[in-house]
Amino acid sequence: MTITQEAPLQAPSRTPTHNQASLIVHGRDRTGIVAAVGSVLSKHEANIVSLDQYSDNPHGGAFFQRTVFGLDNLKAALPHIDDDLKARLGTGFELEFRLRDLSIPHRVAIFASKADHCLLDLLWRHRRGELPITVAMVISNHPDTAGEVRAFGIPFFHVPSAGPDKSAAEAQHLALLKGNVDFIVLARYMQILSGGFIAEVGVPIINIHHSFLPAFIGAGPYARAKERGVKLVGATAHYVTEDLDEGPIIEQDVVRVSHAHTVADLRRRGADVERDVLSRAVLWHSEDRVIRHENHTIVFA
Ligand SMILES: Nc1nc2c(c(=O)[nH]1)N[C@@H](CN(C=O)c1ccc(C(=O)N[C@@H](CCC(=O)O)C(=O)O)cc1)CN2
Repeated sequence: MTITQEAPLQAPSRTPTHNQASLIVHGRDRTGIVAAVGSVLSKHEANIVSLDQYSDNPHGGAFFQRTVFGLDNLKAALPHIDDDLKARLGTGFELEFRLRDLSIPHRVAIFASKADHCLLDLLWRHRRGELPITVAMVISNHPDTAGEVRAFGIPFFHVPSAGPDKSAAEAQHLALLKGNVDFIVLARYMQILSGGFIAEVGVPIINIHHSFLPAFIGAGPYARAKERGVKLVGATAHYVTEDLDEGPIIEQDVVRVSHAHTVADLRRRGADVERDVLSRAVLWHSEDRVIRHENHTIVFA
């Protein structure tokens, strides 16, 4: 009997984004913004691939816009487009903007503790080409996942972080992270980050909280959900702020549960939701689809 080695399934390739850039514009709404952005892109003969926008008050509130455009000589043109946007939007408008070459993946550090389901799900999706990121490293306060992470060819750093004083651990984190990553993902990392660390690291931090916030903030949400007799459990991906689990929500989802489910059942059913919610949040952030505004987000998914 001959055993043939099936060719590995080709990872689903994401829509090619070579020679494409995203432009995020947000600020005070007024007439003329769309025309101003369009005139700059038109000057550079950029082809608008997609455009999403939202105003939170048609009579002059906040304005949010995401444009994806293509250009053959994108890398050479981007600095000139940036200069022209600064000139065009810099007078008469109260706006911020950011340009990003979509062919350049974000560099990401993933933090984890003992639970491995969200961490491994991200690494597996990354290996399949589903997430346009480069996983620069994994940092964990436990050694448990070292072997699995290294099997993906990704550096793993065990940085213990027990007790109330996290300063030594955070100093090690900063030494690894500063200038080396574009954003951080807490994949069920069970340590509270200090405000000083969040400010010092200076990049967005995405956390997956294992409840449908604002319910069950903090530790042990599944046990508290069982105690409360909930009929849904869920997960919330949010940006991390100093206030525990209070940061701007990026994505959420839920799954039905019943009185017959144990806490272990809730954890198992919730874990699937955590994985899906976190991966969508990481994808949307890595494609520059999320705009933070006050304690909310606008997501052009
Ligand atoms: N500054 C912030 N840090 C963290 C946030 C956040 O929103 N702001 N999210 C948490 C994740 N998390 C729930 O999703 C969470 C993690 C840890 C705890 C907690 O009570 N941790 C204890 C130690 C627990 C342990 O060692 O097992 C502690 O740090 O003292 C609550 C909620 C990640 N960090």
